[in-house]
Amino acid sequence: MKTYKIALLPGDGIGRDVTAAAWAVLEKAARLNGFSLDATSYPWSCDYYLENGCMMPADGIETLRSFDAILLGAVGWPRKVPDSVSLHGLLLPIRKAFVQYANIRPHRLLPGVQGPLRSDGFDILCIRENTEGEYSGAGGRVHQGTDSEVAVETSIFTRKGVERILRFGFEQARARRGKLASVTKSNAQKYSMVFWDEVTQRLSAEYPDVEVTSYHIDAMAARMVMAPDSLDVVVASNLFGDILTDLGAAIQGGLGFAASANINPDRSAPSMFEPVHGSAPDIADLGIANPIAAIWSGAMMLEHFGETAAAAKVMASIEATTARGIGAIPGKDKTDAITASVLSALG
Ligand SMILES: NC(=O)c1ccc[n+]([C@@H]2O[C@H](COP(=O)([O-])OP(=O)(O)OC[C@H]3O[C@@H](n4cnc5c(N)ncnc54)[C@H](O)[C@@H]3O)[C@@H](O)[C@H]2O)c1
Ligand SMILES: O=C(O)[C@H](O)[C@@H](O)C(=O)O
Ligand SMILES: [K+]
Ligand SMILES: [Mn+2]
Repeated sequence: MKTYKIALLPGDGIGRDVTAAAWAVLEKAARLNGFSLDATSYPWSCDYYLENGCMMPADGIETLRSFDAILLGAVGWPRKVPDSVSLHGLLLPIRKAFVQYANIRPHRLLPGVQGPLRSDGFDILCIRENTEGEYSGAGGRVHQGTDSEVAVETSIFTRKGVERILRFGFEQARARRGKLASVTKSNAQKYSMVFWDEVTQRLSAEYPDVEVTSYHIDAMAARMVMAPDSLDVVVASNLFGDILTDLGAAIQGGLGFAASANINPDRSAPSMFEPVHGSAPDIADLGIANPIAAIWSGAMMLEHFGETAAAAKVMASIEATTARGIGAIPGKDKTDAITASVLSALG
């Protein structure tokens, strides 16, 4: 029987609940579809940091490299560990080391879910650059704590990095409804974003079947609210994509519905699957986190493995659940009740 080796990183807060929920669903889907999933769980988190002084061991990346995929919950516990430490100590090194340059985040309304907008006919695929840009970590501070303090943080856009994410966006658009929206702020940022726009223009010649439009990030934010049905694939830099995908989550009914896949398209290292949301300290331990985003992310993992029947069955079970009103209204149902419904819909 085909077995996939998965590294589980539940992380902090509700990351633990939603990863457990996703794992229960994925294991059952695998069993019903004739393959198996073999999990190894790692406790890397803010608790781990408080005990060990690091978010993961020095050989953490090498440990993860041997897996077929990583399933992550969420990382961060700002009351005890600065968010900049937890993010740069675990999540960002994984995305960068494993060249997971395409962060895929789908935004559409599940059946029975009432979003905040009048329009419910949208189906947007956000593609977020995931290894460089505003998240490059290049910068520093001098004269700290004095009146002369200076803080510099430099975005880094490489030709290789910009080309490959745009090509990925064009390919996704080609496989969907043929429309690509490229998001920049090239009126204000006259080097990196003008460069991004130029690469977009140049590549568009290779994809004559794709209709590409460049938008400024501020206009795109408004468009996602006012005319989300006008969008198909949206491609953006690391920070812009981060912000737009919480907006995407909002229009699809909340962060509990927004799934994501950190993909290494060349498959030279494992890809990582996680919900868009964080550890949600405000609701941690209440048992009310919506596990649907994490379960959907797990379906994206099965899809990545080529287990399309199992992936489709997991999505159908999520949809059957929300269509019955379970998990459809944020905060109404417990995590366990939503998970139980998805499990029973699997058959
Ligand atoms: N990829 C990640 O692991 C990731 C993503 C975002 C934030 N974070 C970290 O998580 C911590 C909290 O960040 P934040 O509060 O800005 O964002 P958050 O996504 O954790 O929470 C934002 C809001 O959405 C709600 N929410 C989130 N997920 C939900 C779910 N599944 N069901 C129901 N409600 C849900 C929360 O209760 C909160 O009100 C920080 O440490 C941050 O750095 C990590
Ligand atoms: O990438 C980030 O900024 C955080 O991990 C989180 O906000 C996310 O969207 O993944
Ligand atoms: K997450
Ligand atoms: Mn985010």
